[in-house]
Formats: sequence, structure tokens, C-alpha cells
Amino acid sequence: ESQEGYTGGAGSVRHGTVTDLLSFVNLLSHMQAAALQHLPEEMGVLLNKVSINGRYKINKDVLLFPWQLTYKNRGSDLVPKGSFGKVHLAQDITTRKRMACKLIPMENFRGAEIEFQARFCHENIAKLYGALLWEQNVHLFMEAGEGGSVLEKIDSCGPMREFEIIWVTKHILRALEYLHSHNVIHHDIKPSNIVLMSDKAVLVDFGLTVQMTEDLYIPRDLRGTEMYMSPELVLCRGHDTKTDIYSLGTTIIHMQTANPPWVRRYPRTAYPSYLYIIHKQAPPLEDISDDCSLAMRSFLERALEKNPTLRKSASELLKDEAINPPKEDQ
Ligand SMILES: Nc1nnc(-c2c[nH]c3ncc(-c4c[nH]c5ccccc45)cc23)o1
Repeated sequence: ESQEGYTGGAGSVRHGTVTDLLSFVNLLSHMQAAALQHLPEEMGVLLNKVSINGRYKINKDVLLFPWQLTYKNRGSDLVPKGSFGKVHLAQDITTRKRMACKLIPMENFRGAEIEFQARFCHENIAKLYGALLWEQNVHLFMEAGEGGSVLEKIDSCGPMREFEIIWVTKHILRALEYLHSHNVIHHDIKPSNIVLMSDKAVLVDFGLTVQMTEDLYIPRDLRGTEMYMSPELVLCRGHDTKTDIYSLGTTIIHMQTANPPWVRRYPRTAYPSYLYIIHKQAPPLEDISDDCSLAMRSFLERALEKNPTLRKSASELLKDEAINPPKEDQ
């Protein structure tokens, strides 16, 4: 396949390599707002083999649908919102292939989101199929988690059972082990960024992802979602990949109790922000569910360790007995 950069003109969609896609993203990041005003038609690069003859028209060659929730609260026209965009279900007319399509307004567009998802491939990371620019929105086509997100499952079906939590945790730990081995921090591990398929759970939304060049990442801003933030991230004095492990621990508490940590003891109505609580209080072990197994409780103590150097890594936690129960337990 061609290695040269994105050579398509304005209004052309082409098959390409990851390099071509990254060149297109680079082009987008440097395009003047004026140039984006009146594009004659879609422009972009598709990595997967969808049928195009130089064009891939939204609502002609690929249809977008608001996502019909897979759980009982169907009626709601909830369109899941990512960090910077709405996610629709997309279906290629010719191949019938179903994808997720996230619409990111150009003003929110961050090339890094596509770059990480294009460069880092793992079965537990939502695959990126391509990116198109159309009508001031970047359309990101990705692998679809048709079972919805873990947050939708919790909101619809209540607390998850431990064997379900173990299943999700193992898939996400594999994604984190892979990302962390490349010094990549996701920065937004939480139930709404984990989506479900019939045979796996995958991590989505790389809008806040960074790759560390030193042993510590010194943040310029606060990244993530408050309830799931680690104490060291809140302190803003530098953190590393272990912050994702802490967020996974708080995500497990949310899966067990159908509430994020802290909120039952510190109601949102009385606490507009939880940053000080996360900084001052001991880790939220009190929010662990009453029926949590001893093994899972020990796992959470290791994942929620306040000192990141003492906190276990993804590789270490993958060997933990809590997520490798003896056969007779299953
Ligand atoms: N923020 C973000 N960035 N990329 C994604 C994403 C990639 N593939 C996906 N597949 C499904 C869903 C999804 C989220 N909530 C849902 C509720 C019902 C059905 C599906 C979903 C989201 C994605 O999400």
C-alpha cells in the first residue's frame, strides 16, 4: 500500500495506511477554519476495506443511526457522548458492516485521539477504521461495542455480579498492560469508556490519552473524570501509568455497587467537587460492596493503594487470584 502522505485533494476519500491516516489528521490539525467552511464533499482516509470509489458519502454509502440501547430503557434516544463527541451506530451500505461513528466537532478535534487509536492495536482497544471530515465534524469510524457501555449496563441492570466484573476487569487489564508497556496513559478509565461485545470488553475514548517521554508525566491540566481520579493525579505534581490502575479500582467499585466511590458517603448535592476528598481521605475501601469476596477486596486494596509506587501494575494484577478464581468457584 502507498506509503506517501495524504495526497487526496479537498473532497476525496481514499483507502490508506495508518501513515496516510496520520498525515490526513496532521493536515486537519493545520487547516485554517476558513478552509473547512465549504468542503465540496467528504474528505478522509479509511483503513478498512469498505467499498469506495474515491467517495464515502455520509447517509449514502454509510448510514448513521442513533444507537438503540441494548437494554430495556430502549425508548431513550440517548446518544452516548464521548469525551468530545457523540457516538452513533454506522452501517456500510454495501458490506453491511456495523461500526461506531463518533462525531467530533472540528473545534474539539485533537489529533492525538486518532493517533493513539491508530498506532496502538490490541484486541481490547476499539479498532479505528478511518476518519472522514464532513460538515465541520470529524467522523471517527471504529469497532462497535454493540452491547453498549458498562455504564449503560449498570444503569439498566444494577450492580454487576462478581463473575461479570472479573470478566470485564481481565479484558481491560490486558488493554492497560499493553498501553502501559508503551508508556501510554489512557487518563479516563471509567464505566462509560468500557464497551461490551459478545466475546470481549474493549477500551474506548482516547481523547485524553498521552504517551510519557519521562518516568513521570507532569500535567498542564487536570485530565479525567473526578470520581475516578487518583490522589497523585489530583495533586498535579506528576503521575505515571499507575493512575489508570487506581481508576480501574474505582470503576470496579462502581460495577459492584452501581455507584462511583465517595458519593454514598459524600452526596453530590453537598459536594460539588471531590478533588479535596480524594487527596485527603484514605482510599475508598469503605465503598467496596458488602458482598465483595475476600480475594476481590485484596485486589482492590492493591489497585487503590494511595502510593503509586506501591500500587500494583496491570501485569501484576493479571496474575492476582481474585481474577483467576479456582475452577470450582466458577
Ligand atoms: N466515547 C467513545 N469513543 N469511542 C467510542 C466507541 C467506540 N466504539 C463504541 N461502541 C459502542 C459505544 C457505546 C457507548 N455507549 C453506548 C451505549 C449503547 C450502545 C453503544 C454504546 C461507544 C463506542 O466511544
